[in-house]
Amino acid sequence: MLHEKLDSIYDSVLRRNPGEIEFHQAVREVLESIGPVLGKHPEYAESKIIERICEPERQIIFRVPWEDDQGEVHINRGFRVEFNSALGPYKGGLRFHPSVYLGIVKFLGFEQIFKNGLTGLPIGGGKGGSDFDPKGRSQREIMRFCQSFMTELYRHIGEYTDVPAGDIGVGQREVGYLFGQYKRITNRYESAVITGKGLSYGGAQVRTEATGYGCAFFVDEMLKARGTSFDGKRVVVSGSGNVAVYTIEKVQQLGGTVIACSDSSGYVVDEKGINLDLLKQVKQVEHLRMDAYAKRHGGNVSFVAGRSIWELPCEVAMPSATQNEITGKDAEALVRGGCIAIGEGANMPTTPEGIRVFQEAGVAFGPGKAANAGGVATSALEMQQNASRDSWTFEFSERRLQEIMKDIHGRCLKTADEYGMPGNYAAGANIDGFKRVADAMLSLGLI
Ligand SMILES: NC(=O)C1=CN([C@@H]2O[C@H](COP(=O)(O)OP(=O)(O)OC[C@H]3O[C@@H](n4cnc5c(N)ncnc54)[C@H](O)[C@@H]3O)[C@@H](O)[C@H]2O)C=CC1
Ligand SMILES: O=C(O)CCC(=O)C(=O)O
Repeated sequence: MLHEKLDSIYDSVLRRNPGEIEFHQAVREVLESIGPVLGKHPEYAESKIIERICEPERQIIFRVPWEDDQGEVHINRGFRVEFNSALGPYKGGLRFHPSVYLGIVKFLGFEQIFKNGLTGLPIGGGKGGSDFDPKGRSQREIMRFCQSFMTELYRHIGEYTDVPAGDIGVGQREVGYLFGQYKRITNRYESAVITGKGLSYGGAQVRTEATGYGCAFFVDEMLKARGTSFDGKRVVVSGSGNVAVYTIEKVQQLGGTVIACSDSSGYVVDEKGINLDLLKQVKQVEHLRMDAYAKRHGGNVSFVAGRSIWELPCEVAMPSATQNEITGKDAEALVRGGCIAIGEGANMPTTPEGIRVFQEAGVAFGPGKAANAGGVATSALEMQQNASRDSWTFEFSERRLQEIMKDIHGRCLKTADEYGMPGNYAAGANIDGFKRVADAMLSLGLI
């Protein structure tokens, strides 16, 4: 009966959101976990909480016209999906990437609801972005694009309404341009309207590092729960953007050896451990492709194009690039290569087949909703600091982050146990995040 109900909700999501395959995948993953909750809490089904959670509160789609350096006009599409505000103002990043369409923004926004619930902080779920491709664009073109994007977005956001941040293609530079335009249009220095800001204009210590550091802390907890640690472990991290770089940094500090990382052109293998200074120079300063790391290194480092980084044997894998980057076959290769733990720094980087392979093999699987929640949690801390006109030290902020990740880890395990799925972090994260939102929605009446 329960399964029939969930199947019928899923069928309705498919019908109402045709072609949005990433959104369908994200919904299915959550629905598959929450059956046991409905058994214990019939009030959720009676009030149609799940049907309501699957329907965004508001979806905004807008035109973003801008001019390139040659004076040619371009038109992109902007999105903001304000998914659920039961726990607090909508909160979630903006992604600028040519693949962005409504289905991607909705999958990200949907995941964000439960992730934000899991942090225990007062933030609802939302996400946005544009199909704008920042690759190869000049600084001034990126500034003009951000200004045009905010010229529409500003009317939908606010400290108490909706608080964007970064994601793929949106880092501190873009957040600066977006905040600058918001301030100019509204004539308000409303610091907490966006997070991920630079330290000189309301940003918070550790926000830049938070997603990667948090993911490393989460995996550290999973390893400890199995009686081991990062010490001496071979680790593979995909990507080389914000999340990947700070994952590598913290894993190295915790004693692991990150032997490979990647971008969309290929991966580098550096058996002695990725040289972080060189990686930051190549990726963050000069914005070069991954082969530049191998060319500059001078040591025994190889660059491999057109192959999956997951073919490399390792004990810990931390996908930190994009969705669906670990297929069922990749997962089988990782298990064969001796992988014992996965920490998802990216959002939904493992396909459903991949998750099944990991779980059947007894690999500790830390889902993105839990493992990468340190980024948004530290954004909520940035909002706290903005509200109190305060700024905390790096050490204090990092300690808060570590406590939050430890707490999320503990709650995932406890909830999974409580619902008869011991060690299943994915089920624990989905159920705990869902219950927090569902309980708030019940209390707030028919919203
Ligand atoms: N920035 C944040 O605070 C948070 C980000 N995330 C997720 O982490 C992931 C990475 O985001 P950021 O590091 O912020 O973005 P970013 O734009 O800084 O970096 C993205 C990285 O992924 C690589 N990449 C993209 N497509 C790839 C492919 N097909 N194969 C290999 N590499 C590929 C890019 O080359 C780049 O290195 C995304 O899934 C994002 O949603 C999750 C939580 C918070
Ligand atoms: O810091 C934020 O508000 C957004 C983080 C984010 O987009 C994510 O958790 O995927």
